[in-house]
Amino acid sequence: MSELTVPAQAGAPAAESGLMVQAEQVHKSFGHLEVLKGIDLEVRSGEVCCLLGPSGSGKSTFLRCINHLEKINAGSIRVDGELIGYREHGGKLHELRQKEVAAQRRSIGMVFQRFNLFPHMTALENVIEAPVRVKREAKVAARERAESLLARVGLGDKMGNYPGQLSGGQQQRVAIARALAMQPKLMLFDEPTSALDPELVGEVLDVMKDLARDGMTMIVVTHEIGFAREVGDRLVFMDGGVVVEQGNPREVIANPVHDRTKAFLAKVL
Ligand SMILES: Nc1ncnc2c1ncn2[C@@H]1O[C@H](COP(=O)(O)OP(=O)(O)OP(=O)(O)O)[C@@H](O)[C@H]1O
Repeated sequence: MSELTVPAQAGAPAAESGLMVQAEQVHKSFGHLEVLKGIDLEVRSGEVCCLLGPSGSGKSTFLRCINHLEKINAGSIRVDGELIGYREHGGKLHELRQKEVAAQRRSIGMVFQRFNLFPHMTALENVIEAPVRVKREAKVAARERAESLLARVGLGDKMGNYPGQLSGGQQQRVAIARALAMQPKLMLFDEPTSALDPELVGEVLDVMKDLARDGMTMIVVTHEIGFAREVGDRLVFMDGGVVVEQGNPREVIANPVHDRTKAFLAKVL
């Protein structure tokens, strides 16, 4: 358990209210560059939240803060009720211990634009690696789950292939299976199809749709408006480090309220 003193303004424990992610006034700077300027965002369990916005608006940085890859400078983020670092503006930093960070990271799966697979391991070995190394799972059990996950993402016949012997779409599907092997309660996707040839995008989106149907909570940074419209429960439009507009994807896409959202959608639709 964390020994953090949780300030009252950090909000009620998310788990009690069915929230998987609860971000309040999140600020993040790199040197003098303030990238996140007070992000408020809530994602309920089982929801698919699509983050949309122009390049440089802070979408990836926000995802990386949720997964402890970046430390926030102010505000708070809770995942399933657990606090991920907290700092009042200019105040004392309440930091989690290394062990707590590691435990939280294990429950969050992340898929990157560039698949980040180990090139010297087969697809199967890539999926088995983390459960065995990080969770100290027995190899037999980890292998069994890896085989079933690779079958689930349509790669039952490619388990022995190395990443270099797979297409981009196949590599990304291995990366998704690898993240799922840790049995996460939250999946973060950072532009998972941006590095793919157009004809391979659909096969990765299909796997993500399947996960969504299964009730996985997902935050997806994407430029795939069709995916957001079809699969998303919530669309969050970010620009300049703030949430400009959010709501039901169908409604936001059909009737954006803010000029910045309108201008962005006019370019990508
Ligand atoms: N580690 C870092 N050090 C310094 N600046 C950074 C770092 N990471 C991101 N930035 C800057 O933060 C800003 C937001 O970047 P971020 O990648 O979060 O935006 P984004 O909305 O995801 O953009 P894109 O759609 O192009 O990926 C950019 O100006 C970027 O250059």
